Amino acid sequence: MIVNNYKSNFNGRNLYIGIVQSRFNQKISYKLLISCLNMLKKIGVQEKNILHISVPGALEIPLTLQNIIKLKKFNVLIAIGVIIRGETYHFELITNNTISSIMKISIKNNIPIINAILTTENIEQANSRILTKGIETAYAAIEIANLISSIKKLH
Ligand SMILES: Nc1c(NC[C@H](O)[C@H](O)[C@H](O)CO)[nH]c(=O)[nH]c1=O
Ligand SMILES: CC(=O)[C@@H](O)COP(=O)(O)O
Repeated sequence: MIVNNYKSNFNGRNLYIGIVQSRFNQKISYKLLISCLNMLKKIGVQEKNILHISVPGALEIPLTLQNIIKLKKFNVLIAIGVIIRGETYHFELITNNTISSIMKISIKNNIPIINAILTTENIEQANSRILTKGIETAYAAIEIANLISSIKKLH
């Protein structure tokens, strides 16, 4: 028997969402943003409740997120980017540092941050993941924002 089972809530109507998007590999990253925004709208998020900021590259995402958190206005943040492997170790440096910094900021500030940063071997792999990633990101954002709000109310 399962008691006090929390059911996932995918209603985005009253949520405030901050999005930080890296402009690197801009065409793909922009399509990813649009895919995510379309789904957020479909699941009830109001446009006026979304803040979108773009930054030059993935490495600029963590600090920007941290500063948005200080506004104390958002239920959930989303990081959007596209990192595509080149010839050197640079790919690993950008990917590992960006993702691990985002996770640390999320835990430290007790706010969910959804990772929609594609890390792929080539442009084809990135292109084929845009639609799914955008949709998954929107659903994950709403579900976790509602879940964390509900848990906080139990404190
Ligand atoms: N190569 C990619 C980058 N590189 C740029 C860095 O993220 C950063 O903007 C620069 O080093 C200045 O600090 N960024 C991506 O988002 N994707 C890449 O594939
Ligand atoms: C993220 C990368 O790997 C990249 O854009 C850098 O390319 P390279 O390693 O060929 O300098």
